[in-house]
Amino acid sequence: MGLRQSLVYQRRFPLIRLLLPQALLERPSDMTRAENMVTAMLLALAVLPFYGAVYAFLTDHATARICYFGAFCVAICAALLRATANLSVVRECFVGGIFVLLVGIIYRTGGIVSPAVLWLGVCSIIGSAAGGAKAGWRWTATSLVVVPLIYAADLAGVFPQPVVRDMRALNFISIMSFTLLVAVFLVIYERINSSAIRKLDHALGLIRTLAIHDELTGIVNRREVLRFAAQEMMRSTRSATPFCLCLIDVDHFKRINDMHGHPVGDEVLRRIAGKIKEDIRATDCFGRYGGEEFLLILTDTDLTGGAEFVERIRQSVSTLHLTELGGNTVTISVGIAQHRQQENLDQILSRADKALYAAKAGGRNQIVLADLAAFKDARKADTVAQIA
Ligand SMILES: Nc1nc2c(ncn2[C@@H]2O[C@H](COP(=O)(O)OP(=O)(O)OP(=O)(O)O)[C@@H](O)[C@H]2O)c(=O)[nH]1
Repeated sequence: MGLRQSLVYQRRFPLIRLLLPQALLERPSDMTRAENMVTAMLLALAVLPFYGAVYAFLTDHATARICYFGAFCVAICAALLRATANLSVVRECFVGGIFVLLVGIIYRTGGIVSPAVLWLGVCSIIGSAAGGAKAGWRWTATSLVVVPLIYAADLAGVFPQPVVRDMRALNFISIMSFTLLVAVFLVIYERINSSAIRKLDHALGLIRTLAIHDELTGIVNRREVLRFAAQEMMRSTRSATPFCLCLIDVDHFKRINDMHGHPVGDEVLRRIAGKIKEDIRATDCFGRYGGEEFLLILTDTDLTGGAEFVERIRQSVSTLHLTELGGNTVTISVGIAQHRQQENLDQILSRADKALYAAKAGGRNQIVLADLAAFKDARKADTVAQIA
């Protein structure tokens, strides 16, 4: 799965998806907040007509009409979000609208004793779920200012006598529905957020993979192979075990590009990288150093072992059957250096580079050791030359 694809909305709630504007699906943080807000809107669209019916049943028709009108306003907010994708403005309209509606209901249902006072808490919940801690605290502070004002107004006798027929029934329904609604919202909220965290984890994994791999060949890139080399240098110094650094260059690669075109050149690089990758040990590191040059780090290997191993690689690359080149073969030249104590990365790279240069100068399709004295196998002398 591609990185972009992994961030794309794949939710199971089709109604939420229907209301989410495309522009808010681009960033996971926006998407999660928008999903939370749409969830709150859908719950409000279910609860407000229900309350309208309850108030109508309890003979308070004016409050019932306020609830129906509130549901209509929520629908408008949902349409506005879909049309404008402006999350913060629509959120403030939506939460503000709910707040005003609740104050209206509180006015009509007895002031501070009204069950609607408790419902002011949902504004803080929606505010923080759809706008973060700041929005949540803003609506909490608003409630903390408004509730004492309602209390004071109640003491001053500002509120009219409620017309609800049965306050006890209203309280019962209100507490039950409040508990249920908050529970449903929190369950959906949890699912939305854990799904967003999973998506972010996945995206982070992909980003890490992309950051250390070469796109063309799929092997690790220059940065990663150099990081591995630096780490191996420290390990080797500490444990006094040898390691070899090999610079590998495809011979006459420019000719391949010129004769067969760049896409064929790319494919040849992929095939060579694939072949070498197949042959090395899991503890070694093989990466693209740049262009048609590769860097191979052979851990726990001295120059003798490294030369034998790389010679096998040279031979196996030269026997690669490349249909793209009309059956012609490609060869590689390799410069190998064994790490010396106290040597830094630039120094060992420079010695391997000189060895590679000597391999090219010596006619290509061969390996050259940066320090032949350590190479004891005279049988490889035909493919190995010494440089300083
Ligand atoms: N197709 C393809 N070509 C590349 C890529 N990176 C570098 N090259 C080509 O590799 C060629 C390297 O050419 P040179 O540096 O002259 O080396 P060479 O032709 O291999 O000659 P020697 O190394 O001396 O054997 C250039 O033509 C680059 O354009 C790549 O990712 N894809």
